[in-house]
Amino acid sequence: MTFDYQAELNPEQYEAVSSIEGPVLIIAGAGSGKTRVITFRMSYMLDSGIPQSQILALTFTNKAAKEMSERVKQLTGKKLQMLTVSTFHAFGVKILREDINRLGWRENFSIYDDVDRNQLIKETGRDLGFTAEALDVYKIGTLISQVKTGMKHWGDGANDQYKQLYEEYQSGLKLYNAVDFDDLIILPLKLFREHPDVLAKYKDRYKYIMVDEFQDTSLQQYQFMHSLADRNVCVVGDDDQSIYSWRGANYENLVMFEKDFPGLKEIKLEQNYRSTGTILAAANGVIKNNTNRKEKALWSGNGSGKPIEIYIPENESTEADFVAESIQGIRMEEKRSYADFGVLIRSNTLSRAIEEAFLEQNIPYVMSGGTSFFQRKEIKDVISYLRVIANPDDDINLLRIINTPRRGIGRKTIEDISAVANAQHCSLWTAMNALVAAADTPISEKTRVDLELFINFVTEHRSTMLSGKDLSAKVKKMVDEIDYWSYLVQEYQKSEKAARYKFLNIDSLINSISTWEKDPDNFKKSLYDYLNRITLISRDDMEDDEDKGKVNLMTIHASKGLEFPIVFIIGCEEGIIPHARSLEEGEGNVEEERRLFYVAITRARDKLFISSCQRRRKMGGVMECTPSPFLQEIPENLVEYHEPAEPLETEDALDVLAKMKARFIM
Ligand SMILES: Nc1ncnc2c1ncn2[C@@H]1O[C@H](COP(=O)(O)OP(=O)(O)OP(=O)(O)O)[C@@H](O)[C@H]1O
Ligand SMILES: [Mg+2]
Repeated sequence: MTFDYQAELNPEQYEAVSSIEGPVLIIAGAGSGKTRVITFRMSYMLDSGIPQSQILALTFTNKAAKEMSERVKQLTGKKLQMLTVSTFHAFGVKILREDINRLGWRENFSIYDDVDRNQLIKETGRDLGFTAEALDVYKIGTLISQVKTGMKHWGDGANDQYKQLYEEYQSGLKLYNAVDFDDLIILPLKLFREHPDVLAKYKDRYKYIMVDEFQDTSLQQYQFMHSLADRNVCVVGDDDQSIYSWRGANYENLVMFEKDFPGLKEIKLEQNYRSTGTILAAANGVIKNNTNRKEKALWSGNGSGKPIEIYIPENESTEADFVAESIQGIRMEEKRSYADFGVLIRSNTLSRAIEEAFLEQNIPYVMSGGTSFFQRKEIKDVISYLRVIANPDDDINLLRIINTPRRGIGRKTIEDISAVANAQHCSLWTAMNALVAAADTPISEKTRVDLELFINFVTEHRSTMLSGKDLSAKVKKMVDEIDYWSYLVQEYQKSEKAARYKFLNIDSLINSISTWEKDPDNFKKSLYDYLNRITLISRDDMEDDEDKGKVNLMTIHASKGLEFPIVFIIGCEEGIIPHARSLEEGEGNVEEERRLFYVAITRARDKLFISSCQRRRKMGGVMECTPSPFLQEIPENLVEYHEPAEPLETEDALDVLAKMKARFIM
């Protein structure tokens, strides 16, 4: 043994860490050391001589996976190139790259993000003659995902008009050699079911499996894990933190686990090491209002700490100023780093005012879970080039770049290419090559030359980028070659500043590729590896080493599993949390919103601020707001009311204020 595990862990945690053989289930409250148990358990296994390659740990966000493997590295002091600590999705990609050919895709498949997926839905819908009104891509996207993951079925009426679209969408993906996010779990599962030899290979490889945040596994993820696992499987989770039921996560997985793994060892962790007694009591006060839960006795040995501060600001900019000023103040007073602060929001739209205040006051911050860097147009354009170079059959990305920047391939030509592709049931790339090569080609000589130039461009970059090193230099060369800068200048004639800003973004992209290449821990450096990585990163967060030393602004969903000494939960208004949609959908959904609020509270270690605006700008107008009913569930004795600069006006705010004052005085 390299160190004393028993000194670092309480007896229950130690029991979980040292029970390596046989199934283990840990359902315990926030901050009780579940994730710590998983990391120590990996270290313990390595110390006991289990090879890295036999261990698989799965979690939900890239950030969590990264933190976990860093932790194990610290504990063991070893290089961990063979240890698999991954998100479910990234692990799905790994399997598919190895074996997707068994399902009829080629291994250089593209992964479509939501933007690509919506584009494919739109195009498929148009081909099928849907009107613009019937083609609500968001709604259809959700439906497709629900059907794919088995949450909805055709034949139950309302949605059957989209059945054909769904089928065309599925065959479109295959035709373009692409998969969507749901496929990253569904296709590996299909592989396991239809190809026992493939399953046997992975079962043979991974002998010890762990899952963090088990409460948020979807049915498919559960089945995926279940098919891989024999007996040595350890899952940890907290039913009170289940926040993905809309995505099919299902806490009945806990019940299933108990049934599927008889003789399991169930371990309870009851001490919270993260938060002060006050914060924990507030969290408990809120969550106990949910009916459908396992009762827990969570206690904190950290002392009661500071009261929870509630603030009812005039509007979102007063709120943002308050957050920014408090951060500056506490940072100076308590000698904190910016990274000690977490600002949590229920939805992306709440970030704007905060970001503006941060920019104004020069507070460095990083936003995760929001509109990602990778969704920006200029970044998407460059990435689309890379995707086409990696997989020229990827029609969606090919269409995105074929005439951006303009190279004389107009609508008419694209229609001609599409006609051939449809007739021969092949990709646009194949069709394009056929058109250029055909003796009796229907396209003009000029078009033929333009297409040929494009084909040569892709082919040449394929030959250089798919092999060898220096991807960043090659990408830079490609960006120069397409003269993207001139394109930006033309597109943004009115604002050179905007054009420059976009070009700087491309620069940061190239820099980040270079950082990635230099990372000694990552020994896979092909274009495919890079594209895999960014597709997965852009889904939940975009973390890199430059983010250290910055305030963390993030959605509550993205904050799962993380902790910060000081936390602000902003926008705690009725309609935001609980979200308006959940109020329409009934009590079950309100309980899910309460769990979200519980997750938010339990991220804090030392100090928690909660704010609820009196008014908020929304859809062009100004709306009067009511504080979230969850605020009333926080026990009175834990709260301190923060005096606003402006007098309160709206009735509800006054009402709350009166109550808070009453509490404060008593
Ligand atoms: N035995 C212990 N001794 C000292 N610190 C501990 C111990 N157990 C846990 N901690 C600390 O408590 C904090 C919370 O632990 P951890 O993040 O593992 O909890 P968790 O149960 O995974 O929380 P969540 O439910 O939010 O995911 C961490 O800072 C961790 O290092
Ligand atoms: Mg955790």
